[in-house]
Amino acid sequence: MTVNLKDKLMAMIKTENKKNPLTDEQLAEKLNVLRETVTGIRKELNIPNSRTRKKEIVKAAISAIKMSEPNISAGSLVSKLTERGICISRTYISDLMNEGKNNDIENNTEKFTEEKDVFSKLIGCKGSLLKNIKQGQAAILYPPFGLPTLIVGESGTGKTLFAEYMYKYAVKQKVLEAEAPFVLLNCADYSDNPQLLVSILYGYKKGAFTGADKDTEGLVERANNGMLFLDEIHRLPPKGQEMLFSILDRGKFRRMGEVNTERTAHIYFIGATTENIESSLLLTFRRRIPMIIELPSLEDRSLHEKIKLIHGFFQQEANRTNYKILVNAKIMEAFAFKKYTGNIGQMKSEIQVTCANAYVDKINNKREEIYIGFNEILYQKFFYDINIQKNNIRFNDALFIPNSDEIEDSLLTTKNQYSLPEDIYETIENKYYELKNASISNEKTEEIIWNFLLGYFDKIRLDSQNRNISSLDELKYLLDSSIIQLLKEFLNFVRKEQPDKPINEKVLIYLAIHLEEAIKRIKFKQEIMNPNLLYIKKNFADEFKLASQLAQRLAERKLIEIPEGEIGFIAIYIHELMKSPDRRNRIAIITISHGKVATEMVNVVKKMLNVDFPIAIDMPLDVNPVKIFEQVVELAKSLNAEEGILFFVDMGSLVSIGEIVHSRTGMQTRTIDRVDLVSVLEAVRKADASEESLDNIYYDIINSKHNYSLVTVENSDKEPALISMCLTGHGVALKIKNVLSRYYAGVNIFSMSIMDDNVKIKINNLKQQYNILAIVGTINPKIEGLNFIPYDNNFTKDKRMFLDYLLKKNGSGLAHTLIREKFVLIGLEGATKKEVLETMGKLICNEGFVSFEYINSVLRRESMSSTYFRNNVALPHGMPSFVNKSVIIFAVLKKEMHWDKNGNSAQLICMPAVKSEDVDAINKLFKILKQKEKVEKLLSIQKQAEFVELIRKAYK
Ligand SMILES: Nc1ncnc2c1ncn2[C@@H]1O[C@H](COP(=O)(O)OP(=O)(O)OP(=O)(O)O)[C@@H](O)[C@H]1O
Repeated sequence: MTVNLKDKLMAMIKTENKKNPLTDEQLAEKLNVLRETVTGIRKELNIPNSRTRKKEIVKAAISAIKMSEPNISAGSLVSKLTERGICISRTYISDLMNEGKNNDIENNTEKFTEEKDVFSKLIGCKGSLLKNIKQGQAAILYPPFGLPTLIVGESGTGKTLFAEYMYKYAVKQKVLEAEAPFVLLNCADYSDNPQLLVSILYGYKKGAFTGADKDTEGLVERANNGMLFLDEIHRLPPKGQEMLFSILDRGKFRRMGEVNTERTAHIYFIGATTENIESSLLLTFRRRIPMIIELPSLEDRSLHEKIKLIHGFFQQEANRTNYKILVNAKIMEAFAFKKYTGNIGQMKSEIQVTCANAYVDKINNKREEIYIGFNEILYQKFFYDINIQKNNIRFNDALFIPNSDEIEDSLLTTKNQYSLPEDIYETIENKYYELKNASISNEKTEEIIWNFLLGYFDKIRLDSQNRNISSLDELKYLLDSSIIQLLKEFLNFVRKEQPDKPINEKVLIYLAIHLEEAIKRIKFKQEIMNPNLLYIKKNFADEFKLASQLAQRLAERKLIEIPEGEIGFIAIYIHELMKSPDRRNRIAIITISHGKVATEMVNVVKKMLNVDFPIAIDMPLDVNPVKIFEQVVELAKSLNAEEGILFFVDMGSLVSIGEIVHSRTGMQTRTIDRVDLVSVLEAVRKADASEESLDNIYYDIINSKHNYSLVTVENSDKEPALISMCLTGHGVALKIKNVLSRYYAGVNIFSMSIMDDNVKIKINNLKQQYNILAIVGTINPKIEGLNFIPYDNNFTKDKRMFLDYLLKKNGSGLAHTLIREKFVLIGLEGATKKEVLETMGKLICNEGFVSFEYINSVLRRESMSSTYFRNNVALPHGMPSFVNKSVIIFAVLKKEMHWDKNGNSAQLICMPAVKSEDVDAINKLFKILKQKEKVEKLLSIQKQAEFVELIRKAYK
């Protein structure tokens, strides 16, 4: 073959009519050579055949026509093409459209969209994987069996997934049949037995080696007319690599041990390796693999892609669990900046583990959605190597809804009600300019922003109660450690300076987050606007001084200058830090009355008690109460009264205000009618002292107002009891007894008849033995010194609260309900800690004190860290939310038991299953367990009654 011939051929093709290219036959004729010679030269020069060359121009023409007529039929298309001088048959068009192999057809056809769809599911398809995808497509489309391909990339970069997508693409392109096999073999699985690997891959003849007892087909045969994917191909021994040559070159191979038979296999071949191919594969083998696809490591992918991957994986989990998943913004950020040596694979599995942990928490806490907050990741070691880079991206909490497609970028900036209030600067700026635009005076603007700021801190307070993060250390993987260190030092400094001040340390967590944001802002030279600076400097002078000291240290460490406005913000955090964690505005008090009585009364109260929180609403006599109701509902919504609102009203329809507000806002409310100054004073004083709950205040007030004939409850160590009463002592009294025992399991309840001549004597007798808290009944026997609670058809929640209150006041009575002989297990034997805990848990569960989940929550708690107390005592416990009624179960083990990894052994196991509101009651128990001699005594007791007696004494 002369060079001349090649040149001639190229020149002919260059000048041919592009709409009707020359076939090999025509070229051969013109050149006076054999057709095969033309085909050979063409292939050598990498020139496609005439059909393919023509296709380019046909495709371009179809594409142009389809732009204006997307739904054009094949027939009309032929006519239009003929008009353009392209003469082709209808069959050619259909072939073209159906032809998978050469289908890199026009960009605008539906087919193209479909093609793209296969790879478009891969995150990064338009970014870091774009080139790889093009390579992958080219490798598949290359006739007749694609180009052997090697995918190279670190572990977890998505090599297997990419190979699977190439397979899907091949099927979509009809290069492979729909049912074509996809055979995967990970060569690393047989790395210690290369001979086995080769025989699995190529099959073997009976007797080929010891143990080869029958002719066996290999994976290569199974992959015939499909795809063979060899992962970790560098583990394939040289012999195995050589055998692959023959398949790749000629489609021929032999099973191990075969000599005469040569078999045929048509396969699309893809290999993958994490290794450097130069050193790990035979040169001869490398040469036969023309397509090398190098997948980028996760580190080399853009932040945007990383975030999309994170979103995608959380979305997958939401779909899988069918629950909403809410992820805290800082966690999103941490996931994005964490270093993943195992690339995408590691990222995916860490997201799965995080979701699995949070799922357990969701079940335990009966949450509606899976919440991924700081606590979730604290269990995991993987956040230890987070490297939070300084960046300008704002992450927000993200919510993933099962089976929703919305995992697009929008989530990056999605806000929802759970967002941490950390965009304070922007909000203040926005508010400021809005107010300025509305020509609001400076003074009013400052006031509005000040109120906003107060609300912001209320949210922080509320948030710090709900979230379980309790110390700065828990943030160390998420925030700059030098800020955390600085705040710790600052805390010590404040403690030393003001030893008597209570400190709400949780505020530091928010201050830390805030400072991180502030530093970012200062570094990016964004303004920090604080319209209340003057006010803060004047009214929070001490805090401002402390803030300046903190800011100075921060400035030194970060080499930045902290503006005064920022010091102003820090000052409010410090103010919040030093505020007693119990705040008076947890209970709001609102007085509503006709005329101006409410305002007058509240003014007196404010002056007398030097407080500013009771709110007065005066109701003009001619105003429709509905209007007032609306106003009050709005007002209630704007308050941050976590424990509820106590309403004082004067009369009439206002009495139902509490119920209306409750039903519209879900807030707890109580309403006291016939408002009087003394009651309001009393309530405000109690709320201000922050000691009492809403109900305690309410019942104390109604007690003094004699709504019920409430008398003081004796604090005796007698067992508490209730009396149910009706006319006959049967019918209704028994019903009352049933109802009461449902609510107050463990309290003694006696039914009595008012007609019984001896009723008073009987009650007096009972009083000798029991602490009678109240008589609940249809008729008041009017017995001096005894509370009476009227019982009507439904025993309302109000009345139950009243009883709860009585029971609670009866402190020592609690000892009787909490500590019971039947829950003292002396001489318990258990092979393992788990067995002991389950025995104890099941006992109280069977009696209805706790739900079954409680036992699991005990085990889960135990697995987190040891509950060993001291003096051979362990205090295992579970979630209060699974407790129906508070109780403490004790076990004195026959032999002390190894309890934890720290080498502690326990013999007295005390499992308090108490509702949150009864937690105080177990403090007394701790006092006993702290005393070594008391514990020794308890361990030596043989009788349950004695054991109970000793503990109950502590409650006296
Ligand atoms: N671009 C991507 N989009 C979505 N998920 C991906 C992407 N790349 C990888 N993954 C997911 O990451 C995980 C790891 O991918 P894969 O197993 O394919 O990696 P690999 O490189 O084959 O890993 P190894 O070398 O460890 O075998 C898989 O669960 C895969 O679904």
